[in-house]
Amino acid sequence: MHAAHNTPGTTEPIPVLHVDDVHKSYGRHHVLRGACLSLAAGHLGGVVGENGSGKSTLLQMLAGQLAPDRGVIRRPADFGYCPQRTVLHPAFTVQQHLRFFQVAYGLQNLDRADHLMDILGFTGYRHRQVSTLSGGTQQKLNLTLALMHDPPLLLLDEPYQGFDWETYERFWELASDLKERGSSVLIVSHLAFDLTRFDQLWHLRDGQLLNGTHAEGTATNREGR
Ligand SMILES: Nc1ncnc2c1ncn2[C@@H]1O[C@H](COP(=O)(O)OP(=O)(O)OP(=O)(O)O)[C@@H](O)[C@H]1O
Repeated sequence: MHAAHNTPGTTEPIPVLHVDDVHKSYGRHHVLRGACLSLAAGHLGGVVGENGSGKSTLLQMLAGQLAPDRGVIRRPADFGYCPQRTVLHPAFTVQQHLRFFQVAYGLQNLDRADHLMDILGFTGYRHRQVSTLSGGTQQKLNLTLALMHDPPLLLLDEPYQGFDWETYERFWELASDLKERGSSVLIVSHLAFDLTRFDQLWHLRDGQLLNGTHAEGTATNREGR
């Protein structure tokens, strides 16, 4: 369980994730132009935007994989990051991946990972090599590896891509469970439906994060792909 902290003398919770005036360019391509957001403890936040709007760039910066050109990013040292592309080794089994990450995270056991596998419905694949798994099952493992150390902040890039409907529903049950445990979750997606599930929502448009609840324009493609 993770506790929400308050600013001394106020009841305002300190945001778990704080982004202020972040800019990022690739050469002359100015992708982020002063992006700002604050995600509260125990909140489920969503960033939606069309293909190529800069969602993955933003998340890579939040995860510390990419440096912003300018601006401030504050987050806890301990967080989980589920990138859009899986970072799995095709020759190793599911169980071997869990063991590697258990050591890396310094976990006593795999109880939480087992629970997550159960919720996502892939315990039967424990001894299968990653190269033999479907894309959806690889994504379930990717997600489990990001969540198994129970961090206070989760950064998830298109976490439900490749999921069937039942798994998609289970994913949202899992997200509610994480909230109840006090974790904050930030999900980026180009899919602009189910927006009412989020406590906080931003639209990434023209390099800026706009507060909002409307999904107009998110299904189109900036790059003509
Ligand atoms: N390493 C890079 N070098 C140059 N340009 C890049 C690089 N990474 C991303 N871009 C460009 O930056 C823009 C934002 O890309 P990004 O992947 O962050 O968008 P996205 O919103 O996550 O897209 P999608 O929904 O398709 O995953 C795109 O125009 C992309 O082509």
